[in-house]
Amino acid sequence: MNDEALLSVRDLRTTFGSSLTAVDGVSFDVRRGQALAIVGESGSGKSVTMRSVMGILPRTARITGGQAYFGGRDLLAIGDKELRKIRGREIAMVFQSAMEAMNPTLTLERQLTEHLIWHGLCNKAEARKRAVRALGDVGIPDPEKRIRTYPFQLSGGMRQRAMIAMAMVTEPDLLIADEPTTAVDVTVQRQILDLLKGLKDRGTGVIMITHDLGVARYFCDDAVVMYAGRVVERAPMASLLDDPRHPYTVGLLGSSVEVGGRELALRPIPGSPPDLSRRPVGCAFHPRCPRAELPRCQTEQEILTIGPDRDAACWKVTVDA
Ligand SMILES: Nc1ncnc2c1ncn2[C@@H]1O[C@H](COP(=O)(O)OP(=O)(O)OP(=O)(O)O)[C@@H](O)[C@H]1O
Repeated sequence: MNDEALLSVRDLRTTFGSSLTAVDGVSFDVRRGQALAIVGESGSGKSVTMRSVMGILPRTARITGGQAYFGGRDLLAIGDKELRKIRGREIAMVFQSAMEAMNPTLTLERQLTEHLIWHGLCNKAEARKRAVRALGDVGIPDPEKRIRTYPFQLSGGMRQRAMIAMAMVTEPDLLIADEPTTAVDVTVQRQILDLLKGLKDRGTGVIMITHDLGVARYFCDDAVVMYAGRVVERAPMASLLDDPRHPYTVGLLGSSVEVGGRELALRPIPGSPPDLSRRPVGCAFHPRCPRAELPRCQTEQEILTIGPDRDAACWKVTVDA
């Protein structure tokens, strides 16, 4: 475990049924006041990784190994009751769609004050004050009035802000944001990222799950790239962008769009990610990889080679280094 880390995940494994390993030995650290991007195409295991840590997996999933240290506790070992005390208070989540996180039948007031009251952080009057302040902080006009509305009475962008206010109101140490800007237009995207930046500047650690390296480039300090349930590259964000090592990262960079909508050279990676119940023999990326020149690319599972500040899981990169 890294002593400086707010969250240290080690060798996490999560399976569905007997043959599908969705998360296969994933490790990373998140530091206070820093944002870690978890990037990868759809189905690479980003959400299952974070849902494992938060204890909000579907019933059919099982964590079969690993640790997730947060504030001296292993979140994977402490049990549901203890985890519920941490969730929403010390760790909060923001989702792609506010509809997923918010209850359509409750007013913003009920939803924003619920964690404060349930966790015993303050009384009802104080909770309301904090909720109004949080709505104002995320740029919702007339928060005193808006707090009495239901989520469906807000525009998509405002609902997304209200969800962020809901996550921020308990002043969590760690915020997990799962594709928080996918469903909004580019102007709102920028505003939401700036809101999250403010949170980071106040010392909150952020994990940003995204398939979009443009978003990660704008917001994150470090990055973990996932492919087929495994970490294939880990690096400071700037180094990853300037000098991507893993051929998959190179491919992702070639297919990303900058925040603000300006297109970079858009070259999608040919092929599609594997069905995880039938993982290719050898390196999981080799059927799509332009550099899979070594015999072992097709026969031996890749391993993450740890460098001073760069880790990559690619036989070719290891040989060339
Ligand atoms: N409810 C489920 N039942 C069975 N398998 C699942 C389930 N949810 C996820 N998986 C498996 O886990 C893999 C990883 O899913 P996950 O949602 O973590 O991907 P992701 O990288 O977050 O993708 P996206 O960007 O689309 O959310 C999927 O490819 C799928 O094989």
